[in-house]
Amino acid sequence: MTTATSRTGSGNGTGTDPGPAGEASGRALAVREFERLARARLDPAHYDYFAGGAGDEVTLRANEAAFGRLALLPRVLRGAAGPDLGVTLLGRRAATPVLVAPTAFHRLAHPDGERATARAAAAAGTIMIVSMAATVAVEDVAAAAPDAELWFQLYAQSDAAFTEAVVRRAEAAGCSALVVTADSPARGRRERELRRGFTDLPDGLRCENLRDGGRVRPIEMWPGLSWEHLAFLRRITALPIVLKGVLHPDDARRALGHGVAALLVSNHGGRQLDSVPATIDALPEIAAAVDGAVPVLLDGGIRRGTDVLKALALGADAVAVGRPVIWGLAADGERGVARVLGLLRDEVEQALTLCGCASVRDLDPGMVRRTC
Ligand SMILES: Cc1cc2nc3c(=O)[nH]c(=O)nc-3n(C[C@H](O)[C@H](O)[C@H](O)COP(=O)(O)O)c2cc1C
Ligand SMILES: O=C(O)C(=O)c1ccccc1
Repeated sequence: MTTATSRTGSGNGTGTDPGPAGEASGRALAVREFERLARARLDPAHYDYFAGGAGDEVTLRANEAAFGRLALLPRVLRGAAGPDLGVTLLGRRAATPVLVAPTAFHRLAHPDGERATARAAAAAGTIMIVSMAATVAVEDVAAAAPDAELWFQLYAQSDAAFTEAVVRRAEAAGCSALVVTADSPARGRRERELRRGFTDLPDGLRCENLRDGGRVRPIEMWPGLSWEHLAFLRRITALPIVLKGVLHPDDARRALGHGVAALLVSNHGGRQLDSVPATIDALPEIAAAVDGAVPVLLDGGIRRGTDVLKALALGADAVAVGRPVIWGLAADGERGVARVLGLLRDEVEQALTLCGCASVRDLDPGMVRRTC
């Protein structure tokens, strides 16, 4: 297995001395610059774990490339005052339409791990979806950021009693929604991980939400997961359920019949089945199928404020970012995540203003054109 992260900067991870990477992160003008800063600081095996996708990485590339094929058609002379970026999701107000997607192993990126991410999300007024594969226990994430709005991402396990115990922990920690990942009946085949021999966490790091008495269970990506288990989850918890990883409009319709509170259009950042469409290309059909019945969220390839506008215009109520948060965290801990979320917020505000929109509700599909 790989060793601890090699840090080329002098940042000490405690948040006092930014060091060279910290200074550079303060100067970074765009989310993509954080990927370079992160790469310079991370063990190459860990960088490849975070960055990589399944198979030939066709879908990984498509997620970003598809945004580049869409153009925004701004409206003029609408006299719109400074835009309101807020969104209401499942009864909760978020200050921006950019949420933190669930990603595993934040302590591989920075010693403060998910604690730092949660504090930055709280400071940005947005929602953090805590991964079931977090390296800080959900209770400790909540305690580190008491103001954070947390949702909990669940990989339902074949052991129903254990699954229920994990749900109870998320509830008790104050999470306000359960995000059930549906795109992972098996783990995607990620060749960068295989090439690097990245098979396990380094000593000292664990999936803290999988502790069960004295041991830590391995996480299962379980092919048996079915609509019946969704019904089971609805029976055992009053938390609203967000179904993550829906790409087919028939599944979106079926999910509505199962009482889901929201859908998250996702291809797992291109890490599961390669060759599935870019999420922004799958969105319009899903939005049409859902037809406003529940909020629709999207993740995958969001790197700019204009990407956020395109997704909102094509029917998403909010979006989430996965890797950008990891890059911010690896570059400069809590401050780096705050900077990434702040850059995206400012870009969304600027783009809304330039599109003549007073709020995210002013966006519609007529403001997006396919260019090729
Ligand atoms: C390193 C990494 C770990 C991830 N871990 C999880 C996870 O534990 N649970 C989950 O539902 N999705 C997980 N995802 C998928 C993300 O929630 C999200 O769908 C994806 O990262 C969005 O694409 P983006 O990275 O281009 O923003 C992970 C993604 C990455 C890159
Ligand atoms: O790496 C991932 O994409 C992921 O979802 C995951 C799931 C379980 C454990 C670790 C990572």
